[in-house]
Amino acid sequence: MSHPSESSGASPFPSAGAAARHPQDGEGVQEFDLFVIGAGSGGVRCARVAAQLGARVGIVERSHWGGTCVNLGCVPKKLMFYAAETGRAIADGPSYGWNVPLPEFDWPHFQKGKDAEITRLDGIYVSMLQKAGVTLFEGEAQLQGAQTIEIGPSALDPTRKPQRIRARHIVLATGSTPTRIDFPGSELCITSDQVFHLQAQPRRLAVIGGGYIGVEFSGAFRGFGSEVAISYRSAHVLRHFDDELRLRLEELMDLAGIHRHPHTLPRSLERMPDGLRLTLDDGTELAADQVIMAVGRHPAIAGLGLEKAGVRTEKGRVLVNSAFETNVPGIYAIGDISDKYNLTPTAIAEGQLLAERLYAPQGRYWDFNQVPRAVFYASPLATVGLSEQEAAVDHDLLIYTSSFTPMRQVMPHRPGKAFMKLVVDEKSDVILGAHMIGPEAADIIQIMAVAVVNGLTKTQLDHTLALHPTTAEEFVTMRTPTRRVAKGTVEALG
Ligand SMILES: Cc1cc2nc3c(=O)[nH]c(=O)nc-3n(C[C@H](O)[C@H](O)[C@H](O)COP(=O)(O)OP(=O)(O)OC[C@H]3O[C@@H](n4cnc5c(N)ncnc54)[C@H](O)[C@@H]3O)c2cc1C
Ligand SMILES: NC(=O)c1ccc[n+]([C@@H]2O[C@H](COP(=O)([O-])OP(=O)(O)OC[C@H]3O[C@@H](n4cnc5c(N)ncnc54)[C@H](O)[C@@H]3O)[C@@H](O)[C@H]2O)c1
Repeated sequence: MSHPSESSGASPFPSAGAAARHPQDGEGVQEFDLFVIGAGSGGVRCARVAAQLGARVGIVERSHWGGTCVNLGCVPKKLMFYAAETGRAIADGPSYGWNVPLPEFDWPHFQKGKDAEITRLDGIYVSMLQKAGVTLFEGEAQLQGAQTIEIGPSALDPTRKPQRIRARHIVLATGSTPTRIDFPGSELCITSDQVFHLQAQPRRLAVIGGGYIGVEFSGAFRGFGSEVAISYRSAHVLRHFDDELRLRLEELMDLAGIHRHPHTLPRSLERMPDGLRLTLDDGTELAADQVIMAVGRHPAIAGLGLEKAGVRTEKGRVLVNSAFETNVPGIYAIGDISDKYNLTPTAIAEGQLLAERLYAPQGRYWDFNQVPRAVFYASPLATVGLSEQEAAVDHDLLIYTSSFTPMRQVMPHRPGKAFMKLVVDEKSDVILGAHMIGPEAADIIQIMAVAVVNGLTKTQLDHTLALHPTTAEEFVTMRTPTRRVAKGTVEALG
């Protein structure tokens, strides 16, 4: 994994550029061609590209340069995934001839290393923006009108004096924030934001929510040796993924000893002498040291002044058209704030497209209808294109599947099967979807996405020789359909 993708390798820490980042504190109005609010995945890309195309660009950030992905999302999460994976590799060691005892997981040590890596990445973002000629501000931005912003103090710069900015184009890229649901004691729950800063590893963890975050944290903490229980209101985890994959994932969670509580909602959370007690609405009581609430995220628009500029929202999201324009001319929105895909690559792509559209149209195109997605559970799950249940609405299908014990697990007798699946339109032979759960699933599906996004056929996959011995080769060696599925006959799990 490389991050950030446009890095040149230089990494001055944020503090090195502090003076340059709020050059005109408390002075008169400063003018820009384009001003970005929020230095996350989308905002940084938009600001950098616009500046490189010759625009006078400013950007403001209130808490973390690099935004959610780098500081409270993809990166620390993936580092946790690697930490847990390393533990599993050590546990497999004796079977491969490495006679090492399984050490205890040292959470504080891991946290220290992770934080150092994040500080390094934050520094890269700052220096990248500075090198592109973007003017950086630290503070909380609020719209005052269609072309005016005020920057006030924030966690990054608590003492800053208010500063006025005028810009021809304003880009809202403030991302999203964890949603909290209310029940007695719910204030005792933490969210993903706090997980990354816990002082101690929770030995007993309860998770509320069976989506991306709930599943990923369940896998990571179970890998660290914590007792993990997960409660979710639906029958199965991870709606929006192929049903067969979801069922396979649940089998793997059971094998890993994660306690699943489907069809449950939290009733109450109480502090007990020895930790917390989460009571579910089916009466189950879960003892925990921490309870993570992972019930979705919502656009970060509170205090942004949308009403002062007249920017229209719907269900808490900023409404945009396909050119990222809001209803107010000159104000745009990209990334999670418009609550469309809520992933880093899509926020980055939107930032790039917007900057190019404004300053040098390139005719660049990304297929936002076929966004590859992954859930970094211990055995990752990844997907591109249509699930079987989605594809079967309009197509007669041929389904190809392969289920096997990954070679690396055989000698250590580590249980759990990998599973791969192709959803193919019977009539045209076009691959409509590729799905996998198992080692390296995310990396493998990234490459399969090239086939699916470009409308390749199953026959074209068959023309590709295998690379042996790999897991990925299964995708080019599945010859006989597992089943035929007639249009309209698949009942989704829900
Ligand atoms: C735990 C977790 C794991 C994730 N894992 C993945 C993953 O593996 N892969 C993936 O693709 N996506 C993942 N995501 C989602 C991904 O992080 C987001 O989709 C992405 O960061 C959105 O980018 P953005 O630019 O819209 O906003 P953000 O990255 O959230 O950036 C917005 C920035 O705006 C700042 N801001 C907000 N309001 C103001 C204001 N008024 N003034 C100044 N600054 C402001 C914020 O401080 C923030 O830095 C994960 C998210 C979480 C929470
Ligand atoms: N690997 C990745 O790409 C990755 C990882 C983490 C997060 N993300 C992004 O962050 C977003 C947020 O993640 P998330 O896991 O919080 O959300 P999610 O939408 O994936 O899952 C939310 C879960 O909470 C449940 N829920 C929602 N409202 C509820 C309520 N009122 N009561 C009880 N349960 C409720 C849902 O049924 C679901 O199980 C994701 O949608 C994704 O876009 C991506």
